[in-house]
Amino acid sequence: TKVLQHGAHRVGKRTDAEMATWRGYGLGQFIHWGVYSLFGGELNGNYYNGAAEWIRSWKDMPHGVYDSAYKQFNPASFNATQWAKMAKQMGVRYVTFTTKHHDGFCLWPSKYTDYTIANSPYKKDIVKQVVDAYSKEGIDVYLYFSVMDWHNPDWRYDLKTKEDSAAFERFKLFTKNQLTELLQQYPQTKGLWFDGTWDNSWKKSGAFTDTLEQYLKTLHPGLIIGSRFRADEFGNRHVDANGVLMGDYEQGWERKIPKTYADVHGNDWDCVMTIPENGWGYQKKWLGHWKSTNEILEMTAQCVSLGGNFVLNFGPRADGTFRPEEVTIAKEAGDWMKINSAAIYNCEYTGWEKQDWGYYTKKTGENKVYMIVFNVPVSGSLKIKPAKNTLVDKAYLLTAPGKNLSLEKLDYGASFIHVSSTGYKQPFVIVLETKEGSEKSDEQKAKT
Ligand SMILES: C[C@@H]1N[C@@H](C(=O)NCc2ccccc2)[C@H](O)[C@@H]1O
Repeated sequence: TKVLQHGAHRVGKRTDAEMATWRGYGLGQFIHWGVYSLFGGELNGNYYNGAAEWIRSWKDMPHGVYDSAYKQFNPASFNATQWAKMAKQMGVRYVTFTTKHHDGFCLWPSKYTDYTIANSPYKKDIVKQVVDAYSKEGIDVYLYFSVMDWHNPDWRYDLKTKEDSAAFERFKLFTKNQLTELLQQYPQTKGLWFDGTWDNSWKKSGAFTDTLEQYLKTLHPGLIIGSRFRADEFGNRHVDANGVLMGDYEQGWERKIPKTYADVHGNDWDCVMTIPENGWGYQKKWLGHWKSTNEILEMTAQCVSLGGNFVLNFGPRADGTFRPEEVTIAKEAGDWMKINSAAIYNCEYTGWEKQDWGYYTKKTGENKVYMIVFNVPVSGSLKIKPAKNTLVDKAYLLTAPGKNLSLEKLDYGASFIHVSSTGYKQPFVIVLETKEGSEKSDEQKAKT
């Protein structure tokens, strides 16, 4: 291993209480809202075929047209309490909200630029309304912040000349100032979700990112910051030159989910996901497939079963209303969570061998394993193979704890749980009560 000045300062997961709370969330909500929401991916009847919040970068979008659009941003009927209640009903435990996306428009009245909500017709502080309303509903708030800022003339993609470096020095101070005011204005914030940190200018600023992260954590003890923020002194991101994760959790799972536990390398992690195939800001036309509630529940179960959090994105319209599809998903997912959240909240990876019917989760320190069943085979026989030294005492539906399901012992410590093979409209949870011990072989039994 190399001696690094600005690599990871911790190996392995954080062990403090704030991070334990984060680890137990299971399900979160992402919200992308800003000037891009006015366009919804469309201009003059033509549709941008990229992610709608990137529309400023579309060759058919004159920068002047985009950069003056904030003068139309006036969500008069925006109601943060309604947003927070929808999220509460959905069963999310935390929200990640865009304070400033790549376009540089600030949804809080920043002192360090005029390109903010204060200078829009709406005037009021949106970040404050969101932080207060969600906190009031008991949902923890994390602030999304894009380092890359297309509006700030000092932003640079790379540092090639002396004047690039002079400009970027100003830009780094601007970034530090904005992050300071966000943490001071909205102290309820539990963490920062950084984005737009992939360019060379930031990769060449490893020492600065290290110093800034330590400064932010001094300003706000316990603050949670993912792996997208830092670079080490060699320009490595997410993991340093020694392959150790920088930041408190892995933030690379954007619109993708790890296949196996090996893929997460023993780190904490979140997966952030869109309902359409791609696109985070409001899109008038959802191109391609958009996910059903059952698909979203399966992604949630998959993430929790591998020790991560699943964060589903909503892209409200410029007026602050949500698409009917998003409202429906929040309602249906919430109805399922109301019944089954025991298998999601404060759950972790079990180490049991994955089976085709679905996903295992378990609560830390509890002698219970949850089976979240998505695919019942035509035989109706669900195979389980407990981890070594673990025996299953009994099995029952989470919704019918008094009625034990039949467990048929197979060889090699496996068993079948026989359920009906038809009639399922949504995933369901089976509880396995476990105890220490190992399967006695038949000859061992014969001896006793
Ligand atoms: C959370 C999303 N991240 C922004 C984005 O530009 N993603 C492109 C990207 C995808 C994967 C790695 C780095 C960058 C999108 O606009 C969303 O804000």
